[in-house]
Amino acid sequence: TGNHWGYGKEDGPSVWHKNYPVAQGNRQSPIDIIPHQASHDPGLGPIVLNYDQCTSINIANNGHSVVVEFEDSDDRSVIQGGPLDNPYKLKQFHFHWGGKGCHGSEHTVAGNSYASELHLVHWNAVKYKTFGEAATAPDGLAVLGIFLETGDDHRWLHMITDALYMVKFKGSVTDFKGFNPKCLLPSSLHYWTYLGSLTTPPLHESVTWIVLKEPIIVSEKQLGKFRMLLFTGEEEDQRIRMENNFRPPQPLKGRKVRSSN
Ligand SMILES: COc1ccc(C[C@@]2(O)NC(=S)NC2=O)c(OC)c1
Ligand SMILES: [Zn+2]
Repeated sequence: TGNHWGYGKEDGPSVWHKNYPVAQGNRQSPIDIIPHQASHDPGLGPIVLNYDQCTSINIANNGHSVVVEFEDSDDRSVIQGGPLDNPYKLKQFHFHWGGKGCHGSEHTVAGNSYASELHLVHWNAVKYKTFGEAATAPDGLAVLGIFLETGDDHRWLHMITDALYMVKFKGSVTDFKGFNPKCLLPSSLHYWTYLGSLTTPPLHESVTWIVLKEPIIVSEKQLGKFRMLLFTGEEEDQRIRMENNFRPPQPLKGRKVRSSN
């Protein structure tokens, strides 16, 4: 019905263009990042994250992913530097992941997928009045992408996976206060950056992507808890496991990927 979309055979990424023609645009995401083709730009400074005062509000299942929302009414948690001309405010973070033991990241590196990818979404509150307005502007959003690789347990991810049972069904939301996402960062902030888009409809071409080179390590057990989430609501007959909620890489269309040192 209408603009319904998903990740299945009938409503997945290969048919999104029917309702969202920008899906075939010139700055779509994700992409396959080819490290040795990325241009090293000495003018590209480090990214600076100030997450110390950040205030998470809730965690929700929106039927496509699990999302942690932040209070963005003040300048408490911002990303700046690197390719960004302004500070961008943290709005939410969410994940994309695969099925059991297989790929699940959106960006790939030289054709290789990771098990999952975390997106920390920030918006340019200097130039735009609301997140919604920023989400449609070419310099409106900055998304920090972090790869998740399977290995040992992540010492802090349990704070999120322990809450997932509360948001099993599409449309469920629960309080989630005091979580600081800096505990999900890898040790190095070296990154690739390029101009792209949202990776789900409406696929707005409004994202300056900053993809960290170093993945974080999480266990298969922790990732498995994401797969107990459902795409479907409590009132629906069908119970469809939330997994493989990732868009495959899109054509580069001549874009340059730059690399921090
Ligand atoms: C209208 O504004 C939107 C809509 C969807 C998303 C989510 C997403 O499509 N974008 C990325 S990035 N990953 C995704 O799944 C969004 O996030 C910035 C902003
Ligand atoms: Zn995303």
